[in-house]
Amino acid sequence: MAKINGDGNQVEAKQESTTTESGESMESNWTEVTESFDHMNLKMDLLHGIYGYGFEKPSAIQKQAIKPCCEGRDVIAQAQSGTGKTATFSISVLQLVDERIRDIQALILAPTRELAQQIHGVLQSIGTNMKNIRSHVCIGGTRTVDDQAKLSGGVQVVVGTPGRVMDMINRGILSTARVKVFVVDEADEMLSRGFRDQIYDLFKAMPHDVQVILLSATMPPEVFEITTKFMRNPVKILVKQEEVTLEGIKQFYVDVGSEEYKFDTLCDLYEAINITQAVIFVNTRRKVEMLSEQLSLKKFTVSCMHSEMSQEDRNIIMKEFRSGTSRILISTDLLARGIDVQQVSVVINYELPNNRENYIHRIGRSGRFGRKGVAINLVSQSDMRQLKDIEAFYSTEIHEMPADVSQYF
Ligand SMILES: Nc1ncnc2c1ncn2[C@@H]1O[C@H](COP(=O)(O)OP(=O)(O)OP(=O)(O)O)[C@@H](O)[C@H]1O
Repeated sequence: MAKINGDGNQVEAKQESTTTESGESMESNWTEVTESFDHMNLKMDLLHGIYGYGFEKPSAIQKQAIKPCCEGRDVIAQAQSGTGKTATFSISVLQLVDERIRDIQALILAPTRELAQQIHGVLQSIGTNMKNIRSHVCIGGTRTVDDQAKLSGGVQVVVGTPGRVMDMINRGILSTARVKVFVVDEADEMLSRGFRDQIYDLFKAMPHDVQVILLSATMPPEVFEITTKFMRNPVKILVKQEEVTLEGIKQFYVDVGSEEYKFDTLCDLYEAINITQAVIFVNTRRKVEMLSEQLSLKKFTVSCMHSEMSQEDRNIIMKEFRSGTSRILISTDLLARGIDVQQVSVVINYELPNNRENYIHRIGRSGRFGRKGVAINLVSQSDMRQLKDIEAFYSTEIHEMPADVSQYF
């Protein structure tokens, strides 16, 4: 089985050929690597920003993908969770934008408001020395008049969620005429049902020669196939199925027998997980509310998050969790993708996700950039088969949880 380090570097691999149903090759077609940020021909103030942010050397995906992105190539970049895809496209966008021009030149899309806000933060930090670059985060749940004011003030980079961005385009507030790079983070999620039509519409609103960069930790063949519709001879940097899971994330399951015993099992685990930061995933908003109520009744401190909370509340919850003020967060798949809180070392799947991709994304909230991580799946008899499917699909190992699990945190 292949082994992948925390920064995405491969230490042992197996070769397999993969094609989609229509015969599209899902093999990487790019091997060139640039070992240091110094050798990427980056603008000086951008380079200082990267080092100032604390990055010393590029991760595997950064070594491969930044260069073709900066050369204007269309790029599909797949890399394991927490291995630095955000900086890959943020650095590329900052390099590509012409600071003398005060029009929108880069549009970055993400599936959730929280992720868009996080990306915007990274972009601002890395670009801190680029005084002439202005960016704006354009997301739902905020006042459109604020978007209007910001967007008319000479912004060059917009990070946003599809709905609000489309709204701004339709109202003539966000001009796409000079957009040269279109980045879609969590691309497989954005090109699957729910978002696909919006992404198509947004793409149609771009200049015909726009550069497209797609990124994700997962890339199912049926989604990969769609990318051919709007990419021109893309650079493909892809990960084989059996290399998608990170060796630094230990995966366990607890066989609770029947669904009704999950809650007691979680209560037993509470003391152990409370020594670190943890995310507990469930599948519905209702379940988030029920579980947090049940835990509160037992005097356990938890916070919770779902898409029907007000944006103000969502912002407060995220702020508290990022700062470590709150330690255990119950969420739906709203937080499955992209969210980077380095202190999270445990992910609990109270319910298994509805698709295999989100399993990878959920457990990837722990074990960021080479840190240790633990995923604990609470499975009833009827969940067991789905767990075995996931194990086989990713050629990974999910062991029964040992009594001393906290040694892995
Ligand atoms: N070159 C680097 N050196 C040190 N740390 C880095 C480097 N690149 C990224 N990181 C850190 O690694 C962490 C994970 O990065 P990031 O959030 O970009 O991962 P990702 O690949 O987008 O993951 P996901 O698939 O979960 O979205 C971040 O905290 C980031 O600051």
